Amino acid sequence: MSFDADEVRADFPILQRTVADGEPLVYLDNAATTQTPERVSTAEKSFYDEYNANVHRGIHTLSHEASVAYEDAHDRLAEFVGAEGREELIFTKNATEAVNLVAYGYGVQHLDEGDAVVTTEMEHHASLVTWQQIAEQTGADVRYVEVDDDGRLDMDHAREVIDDDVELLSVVHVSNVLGTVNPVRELADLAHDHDAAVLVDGAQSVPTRPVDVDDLGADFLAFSGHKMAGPTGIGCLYGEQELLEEMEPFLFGGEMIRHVTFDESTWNELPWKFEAGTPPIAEGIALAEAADYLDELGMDAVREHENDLAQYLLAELEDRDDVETYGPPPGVERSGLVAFNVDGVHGHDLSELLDDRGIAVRAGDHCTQPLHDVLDIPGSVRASFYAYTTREDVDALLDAIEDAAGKRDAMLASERYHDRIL
Ligand SMILES: Cc1ncc(COP(=O)(O)O)c(CN[C@@H]2CONC2=O)c1O
Repeated sequence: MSFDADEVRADFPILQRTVADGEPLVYLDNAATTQTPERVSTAEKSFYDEYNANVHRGIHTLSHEASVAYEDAHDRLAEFVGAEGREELIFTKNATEAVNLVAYGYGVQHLDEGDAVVTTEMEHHASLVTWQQIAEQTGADVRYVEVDDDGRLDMDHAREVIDDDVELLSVVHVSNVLGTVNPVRELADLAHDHDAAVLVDGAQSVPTRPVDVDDLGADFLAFSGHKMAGPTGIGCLYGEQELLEEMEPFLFGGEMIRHVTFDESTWNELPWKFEAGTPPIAEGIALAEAADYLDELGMDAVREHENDLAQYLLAELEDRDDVETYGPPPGVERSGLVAFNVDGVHGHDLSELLDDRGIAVRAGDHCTQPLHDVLDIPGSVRASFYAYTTREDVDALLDAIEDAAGKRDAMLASERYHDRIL
């Protein structure tokens, strides 16, 4: 199965936009947020136009229709990641909240002085900062699997730090800076050999490749709707049902209760136990539509398209002696992103120059400051792709980089840039 990116573009009205005084938009910031196809925004609008109502409590037609659609959306996203069903699929605000739900619903109960969480040097702050805080609260240690010079995890070091003290492994499946696809199953087997639970950060993998929680060996999987052609304001936590049954909620209120007295309360069944208050109804329905859309493209085809574009850009940038790229070397599969720096051009200045030409990339630390310390750089520029990105988009980026490099001397001379050079 494959698709033509030019045909896919027709599904995304925003890609017809011009920016920066009439420049055609070249959107290369997909690792931050992907665009949404018209059928996803239509699904959300249809909810509001046709059956907007609160779920689970109203005894009337609109509430019934909204409840059925919202509950079915849980089944659809469960199916998308190979979970058993809605009991294992909780809607959250985003991947960050999903990680925090595991931290406060599972981590706090299982971590104590002398225990350890193992994570990695390439984690996003959503995981890294969270486990740092949980460790402070519980007295547990956090151990970081090292990243080697090729932007890949040092598996010898992983085997060293994953031992019987470890209660939980929290690992990013795909790095949002390096593009590295981590050997999650191998790491999960190591963790399970020591009776540790496994949380996989799937924010960059669920949108870009086939993900099956059983194949990964994941006990928990966190991902976000806005990174998989879905709306903002919704994410998902997959959890193995037995673990979710044992866990305590960390948000309390309506929807998540069964019975409440002045003295005590009991909890609703899964997944509603973890969905306190009025949930993201429209977003959940729209996210199910996004899952349908991506499955029609084919996640293997998305994965192949992403890697092809990344390898093309990587090869072109590797030919330049004034550009440093990060992550696995050419030929090693990566997700559809390349982080890089152009000698003598500060990342923010390069982003501005690219934006002047209609090209949207991201510059900075990408919420991975410790990883940038490991790389010994203050920041990087990241170009990231999706199913609608074309070779022509990458060529536009390459031309703009050539242009920026040509302006380097002028920029170095000008006051505006002088104090911002990398
Ligand atoms: C690997 C990874 N984990 C977790 C998150 C958090 O996702 P939410 O923000 O949806 O909770 C992100 C977001 N990626 C950031 C967001 O912007 N640019 C990035 O690379 C991510 O890339």
